[in-house]
Amino acid sequence: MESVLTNGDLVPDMGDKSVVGGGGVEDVYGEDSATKDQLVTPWTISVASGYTLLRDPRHNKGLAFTEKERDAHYLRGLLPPSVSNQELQEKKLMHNLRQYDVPLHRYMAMMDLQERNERLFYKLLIDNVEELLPIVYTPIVGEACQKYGSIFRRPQGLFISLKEKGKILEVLKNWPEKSIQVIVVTDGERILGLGDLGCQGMGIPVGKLSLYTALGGVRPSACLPITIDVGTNNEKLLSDEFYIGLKQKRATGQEYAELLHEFMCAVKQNYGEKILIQFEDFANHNAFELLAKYRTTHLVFNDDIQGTASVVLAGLIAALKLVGGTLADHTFLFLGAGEAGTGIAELIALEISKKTNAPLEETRKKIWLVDSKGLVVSSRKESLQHFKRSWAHEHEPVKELLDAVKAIKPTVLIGTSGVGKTFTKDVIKAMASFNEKPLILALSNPTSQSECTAEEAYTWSGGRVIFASGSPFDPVEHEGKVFVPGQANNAYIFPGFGLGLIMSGTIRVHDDMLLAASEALAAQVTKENYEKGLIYPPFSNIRNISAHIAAKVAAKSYELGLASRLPRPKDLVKFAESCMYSPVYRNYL
Ligand SMILES: O=C([O-])CC(=O)C(=O)O
Ligand SMILES: [Mg+2]
Repeated sequence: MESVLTNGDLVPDMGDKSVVGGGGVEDVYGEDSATKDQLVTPWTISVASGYTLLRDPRHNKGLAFTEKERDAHYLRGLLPPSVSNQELQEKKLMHNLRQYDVPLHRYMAMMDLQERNERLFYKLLIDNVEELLPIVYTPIVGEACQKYGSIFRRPQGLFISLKEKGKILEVLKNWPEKSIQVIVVTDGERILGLGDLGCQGMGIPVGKLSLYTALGGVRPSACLPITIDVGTNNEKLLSDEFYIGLKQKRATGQEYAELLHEFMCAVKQNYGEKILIQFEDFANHNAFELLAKYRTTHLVFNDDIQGTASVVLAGLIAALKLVGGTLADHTFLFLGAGEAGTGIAELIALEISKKTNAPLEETRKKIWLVDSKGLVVSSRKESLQHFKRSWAHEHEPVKELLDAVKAIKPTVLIGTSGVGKTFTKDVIKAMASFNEKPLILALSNPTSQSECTAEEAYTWSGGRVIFASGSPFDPVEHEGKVFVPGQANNAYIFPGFGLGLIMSGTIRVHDDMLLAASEALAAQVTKENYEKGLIYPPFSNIRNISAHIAAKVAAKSYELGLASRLPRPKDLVKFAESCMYSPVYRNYL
């Protein structure tokens, strides 16, 4: 039997080899299901010549093509005589990368590598995750988005603008890969804490999806980054001659809703019920609405609301080992009442409610939010956006964060406002004055928007703070002691969470899956991590962590009857591992 490739060429049907590990992640070429030593040769049929093979990032191996492969695939003379291997290539590239002093140049070098040799890109990223994460992801990806127009070389992902209205299904069909499993989509209106970057927000879906593969093991060919361009309100971009997006003010209201609706319908029509759509860096008003509107009809996940909530809840559960008590014993104060703030607050309230059987309305009362107008209190209720209303508790109005800290006396202070340098010395000193071990999370990204630095947190609290931040900080020495700050970033959650949904064929996201992911992540914090004051495990072990998160998420999905891949695999951790993409080169003979 033969199956037809979309370009019309024929390849042998890979039969049950096209199903990885007995089930998880499909690959029509059978390539990812083959082990390192198995032979796979789709391109001898689908790729015209050796020259094209060298320019196909999915299959190119550069100098690592063996003598035999060079003969078999018309590569003689197209490469210099030396034959390398992946390890040596990796060593050379890491050496080269480290020569660049400017982090953005490292980012550009990594993007070039991804365009040239995809497996080598992922090999580097997986083997050097702690060093390279800040380059391909927060914080440098933020700078890359700001300068996207000028560093732009080859387009990545799909751009869907107002010009494509009425044609979105056709646009999706232009993408070369057909069996997509996860889409990360942004409209660029709130890129990290950097504001409206319009079409240049594309760096975010691209970066997030490279983590889906590197950290969560989802095949690169199953990942599709999308930017929806409805214009931008960023005057600087509108007057920039190099701006790559639509030069018009953002469409809003019905025009916006119609384009998004066409997109959501086209995606489901083209890829089916089980396609995962991750919303990323939408502005508050659209983020909440889109999630509420589509969560009952699509497999959608908002990383900024739900992913951030899950990672923070994991850190809080872990932190209880250091600060004592249960979550219900703590008092939480947020600076920032947007997607992250209210998302985290809601998940904490839900977890406490599940653990204590108290109603949500009660458990919410230990959680307070401060927005740009001060403490969210009941007297402000009428003028509050709807997503803030459940947090408007009885209290007299308080304008400043410092006064709110003094009035509420929180044990946990969480920054999610996207505004940097707001946890001042006075704020942190106040936290340290009534808490033996204040728990402070400065979550805004990138580093420039962080509420305080790690050094400030440790110094101003006299070394007593338990601290984590959204963007990474180096270890800090304070009075002879070295403190290692944790990184409370949703990158811990979404890759494993997504893998869990995909491998179980889940059709809807349920909040209980977020709780399961939090508990799975918290369970990965080791004794040694705690001894260093860490409430998150290091990223170096992330693929293993992702497999555990995926297993717990899938288990919850089966329990809730939302998983369509039957029968349920017995050992879900092993199953998750068997589904994960490996970047090791294949033999091409
Ligand atoms: O991208 C990150 O580092 C975390 C995130 O989702 C955001 O800040 O919007
Ligand atoms: Mg985000």
